[in-house]
Amino acid sequence: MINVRLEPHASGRSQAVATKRLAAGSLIVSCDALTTVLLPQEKGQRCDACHTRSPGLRKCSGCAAYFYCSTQCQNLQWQAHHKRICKRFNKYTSSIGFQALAPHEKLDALLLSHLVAQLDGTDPVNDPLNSITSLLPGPSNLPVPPVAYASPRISIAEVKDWYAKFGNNNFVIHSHLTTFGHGIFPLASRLFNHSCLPNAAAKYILSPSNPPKMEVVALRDISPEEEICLTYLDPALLQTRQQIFQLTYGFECRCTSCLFFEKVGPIPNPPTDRDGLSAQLLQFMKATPHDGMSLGSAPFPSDLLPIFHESYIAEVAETFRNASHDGPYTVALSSGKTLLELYRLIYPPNYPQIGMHLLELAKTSWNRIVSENMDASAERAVKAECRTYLNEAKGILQILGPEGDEDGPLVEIKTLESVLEEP
Ligand SMILES: C[S@@+](CC[C@H](N)C(=O)[O-])C[C@H]1O[C@@H](n2cnc3c(N)ncnc32)[C@H](O)[C@@H]1O
Repeated sequence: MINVRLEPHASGRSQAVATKRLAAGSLIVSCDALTTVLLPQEKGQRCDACHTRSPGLRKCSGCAAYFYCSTQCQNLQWQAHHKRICKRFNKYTSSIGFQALAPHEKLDALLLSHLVAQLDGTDPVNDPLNSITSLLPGPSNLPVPPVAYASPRISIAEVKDWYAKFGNNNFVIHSHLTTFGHGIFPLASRLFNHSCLPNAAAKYILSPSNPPKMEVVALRDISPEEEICLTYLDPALLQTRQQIFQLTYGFECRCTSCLFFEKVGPIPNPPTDRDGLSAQLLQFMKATPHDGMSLGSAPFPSDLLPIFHESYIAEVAETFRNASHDGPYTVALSSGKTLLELYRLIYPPNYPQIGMHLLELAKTSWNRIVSENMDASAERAVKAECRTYLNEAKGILQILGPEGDEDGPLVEIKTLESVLEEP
């Protein structure tokens, strides 16, 4: 690890600090998966070993429940854990104990089954910075779910200890920010604390015949000795996030965003005049542009505080989602602009969610051009707006770079750029 060093942390054991200046977009560290699991809806769509999407996956002939894109992937997973699970798998998943679990518990139970089968006969602490045993346990003491595999070499206490790490350390694995699986990446867990204003983000690298990898990338320039943080959940969960940190991770977030919300107190309910509130937000951001980092550095108008109500953010996002594909485009673009300013206020600069939303705004502008009858000057204006969104989206999304599946936002940006150039 040439880019980070562990230092003691006041309340969270340790923290990763940069050993040198890291420019925005640079790779901080690359982390191997200890084990992963696909979401149920991705089964049969993605290879169970490398997680690439492939149309011609072959079923495991033993259990018919695992799918592979190549013999190499099948061998990889067979050696890792499947040889110990295959024969018992269907009996296990149809057992009352497994069936009684909630969907997220089933996923944990499968991940734990992979882990137990994988670690049987190995030294779970072979690398002190990259092992399940080195991770901090979460605050909750949940009963261990049934697992597909047991071994006389692994004690119940060990399995309990590994499971206690799950809530605190598991990552969602995504492609272009859409989750398709869960995984344990011990090195990333060991290194990175949470901030609601993270200076780094995790992305996933998929390649046929290789287990997925996590890459942690700098979202902005990071100074030497600065702590490097990821975000453990969507920071837009403004009213609930502190509770989730306490219950799931056992800490209180003291980032500048959380301190700002602690200072302002309970967020007032949004008024019935949502359009008026939105207009006020756009006016405020035009006059005094803010981002998540600058929130709290100057007084914030109290009559604007309802914009931070989760119900208002959800409502604006839904209005945009419902209208962005098929219209009405004026509704889509006005709710989309409000959502953009909300994201700018909540997230740190270059946060991928902002880039993805800017791309959605550019696509919505394009949909408007092709489906509405407008005169040449109106079309020029909408095209200019579309280009502005697209350029900003590109600037942000290039920092994270490509992740997951081969298609994706950077490819979509290229396509939209070329159609915009057509006369
Ligand atoms: C995935 S681990 C992060 C690495 C951890 N600091 C370590 O030493 O292994 C998650 C745990 O780190 C601590 N932590 C993470 N972010 C924190 C924060 N912002 N403030 C205090 N503790 C934090 C909490 O104990 C949390 O349960």
